[in-house]
Amino acid sequence: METESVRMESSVWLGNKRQRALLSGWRFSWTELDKKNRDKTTVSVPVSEVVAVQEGQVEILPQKKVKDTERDFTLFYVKRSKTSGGKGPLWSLGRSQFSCPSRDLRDQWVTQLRIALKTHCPSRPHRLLVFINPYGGKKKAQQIYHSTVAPLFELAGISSHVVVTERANQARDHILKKDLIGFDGVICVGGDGMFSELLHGVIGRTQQEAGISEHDPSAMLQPCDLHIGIIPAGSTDCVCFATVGVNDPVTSALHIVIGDSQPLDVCSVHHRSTLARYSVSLVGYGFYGDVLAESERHRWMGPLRYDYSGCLVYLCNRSYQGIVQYLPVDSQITSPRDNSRCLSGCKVCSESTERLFHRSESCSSLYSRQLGQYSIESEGEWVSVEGRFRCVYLTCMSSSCPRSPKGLSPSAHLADGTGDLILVRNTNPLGFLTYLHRHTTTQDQFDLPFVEVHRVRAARFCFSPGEEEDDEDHLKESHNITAGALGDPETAREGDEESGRLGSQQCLAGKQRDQGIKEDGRKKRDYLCGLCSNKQSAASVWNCDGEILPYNEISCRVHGQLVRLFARGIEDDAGSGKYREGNRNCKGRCFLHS
Ligand SMILES: CCCCCCCCCCCCC/C=C/[C@@H](O)[C@H](COP(=O)(O)O)NC(=O)CCCCCCCCCCCCCCC
Ligand SMILES: Nc1ncnc2c1ncn2[C@@H]1O[C@H](COP(=O)(O)OP(=O)(O)O)[C@@H](O)[C@H]1O
Ligand SMILES: [Ca+2]
Repeated sequence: METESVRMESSVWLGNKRQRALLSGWRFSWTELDKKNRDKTTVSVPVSEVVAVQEGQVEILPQKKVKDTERDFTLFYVKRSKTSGGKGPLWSLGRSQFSCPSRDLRDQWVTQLRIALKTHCPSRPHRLLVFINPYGGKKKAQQIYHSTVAPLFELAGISSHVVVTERANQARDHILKKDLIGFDGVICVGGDGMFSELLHGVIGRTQQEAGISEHDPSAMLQPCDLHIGIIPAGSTDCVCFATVGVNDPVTSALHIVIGDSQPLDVCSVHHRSTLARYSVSLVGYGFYGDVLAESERHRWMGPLRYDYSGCLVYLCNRSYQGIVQYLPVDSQITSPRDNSRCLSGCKVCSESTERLFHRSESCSSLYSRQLGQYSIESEGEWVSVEGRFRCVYLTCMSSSCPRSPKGLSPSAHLADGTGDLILVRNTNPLGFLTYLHRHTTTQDQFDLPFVEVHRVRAARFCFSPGEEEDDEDHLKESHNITAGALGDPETAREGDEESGRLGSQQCLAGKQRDQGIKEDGRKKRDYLCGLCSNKQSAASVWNCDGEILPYNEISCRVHGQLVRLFARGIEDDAGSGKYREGNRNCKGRCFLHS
């Protein structure tokens, strides 16, 4: 977006090298000059990626140090370094100290750069509400925030109100109930569970204010204005990884500082006519539900609990009988098997913005018409599949994470208003292992005879209730679930200490927790006996972004671009050196392309 903007040029020094510095339009660049005044190398930084400009020689890490030399100024900006394996680049804080010929010129540079920042980056956050889960992942969230994130926020002039959580669902309740005036975003330092709390808080609050009932499965939900930021400090960090490309606290903090904005599809999950939960990454039954239920018993293992439980559950070799119905999107137009990748500035997603929010003006393309939103009432379009499945799951995005760098559905889009439905039919153990293993390699995990994948707008699931586990109370007991974790929004919202995934377990310190683990021993044996028995009729549970939902029947619907994150999607290698304007600059819902 080119505006009439400041232009300034002068000669400056960077160490003992003479440079020509140029601020023009939305870029600041400096070019090293040789003795004959010929250009050598140029470094160019878009103003949108400048973090701060300060007088003097300034360092912020490991501690802030300012040497107020009167002809110097320090520029802080986003610097990228490459990663391998299709991940996004790592961002770090670049720092260059410039020396000007005079104090006057230094002051002019600082003033002009700050004006350029104000002009080009009007949507950067100024005040943030930060929730830290001290128990997530490897329990390093507080340390990560204070040592690496807070100094960056301070440098960028962002003031933050920090809440270290003392119980599960505190962050969600805070967002639902407290005064949020003046905050430009909410941030979680933790894992996918903490993100989910913020997601529920932000969506719930927005619907409350708009007078929309979240329980109505056909309600057109109000998109949320308050941005969500994630500083990864959890076990899976899937939402961060899939929207930023890496799980690195500094990279994420810089995306927040520069006010990046990435819209995200959200799936609402209803049980009968009650909202059970929202999900962005995984609504899965069978294998992933069992892994989650099992892993809750091994929380003390930290992130490794998933691998351990994955092996146990794999060995149990279970499958489940059920009916899956879905509302497909025309596979000629967009397909989970088209080998595309949703990258920063994704065209499919930006076209979807038009379709989702400006329908009346431009729903002319075939793509737009086919994806035309919210016509789920057309019963005739539903496709029904019945069978015995190892697992079934729906994901609104690729769900890539460090465990699976290409994710559950590598070609899924972050913000196209659709989700990918994966059906893995019962197969022999080796076949299922091949399928799982392909999540970690470049081989196509959908190219197996027992796997189906469909791009959908909505899905309904009905699994046979277990012989012994057909009532919810028994399920709750056998999976050791607390009321709030069941996703009953009423119970969950009111449930304080008792509610949530870690519930009382995580809040117990040392001894108490060990005691709890021993008491769990008996239940665990019972659970595994049940899990591994040949009784193929017992039920699994739903894994909804890491939260257990013990229902046999659910219905899911994708809400295109319902929330916005401080992120920009995954930058590809070519894009790493290429800069684009932070798309928050564009008011309303739109993308800018590089
Ligand atoms: C043989 C290797 C198989 C590797 C299979 C990797 C599949 C990874 C898919 C990851 C999907 C992630 C979706 C996100 C879910 C999160 O919301 C959610 C909550 O995260 P949080 O605790 O950070 O808050 N995380 C989860 O539910 C964790 C799911 C992870 C499943 C890992 C399964 C590992 C399976 C290992 C099987 C090994 C079989 C070996 C047999 C000899
Ligand atoms: N202070 C707390 N005590 C107990 N549980 C908490 C607390 N704060 C947050 N939680 C809950 O802990 C769960 C897991 O947190 P998360 O940060 O996602 O870590 P992980 O990735 O290791 O699962 C979340 O569902 C959240 O609701
Ligand atoms: Ca999507």
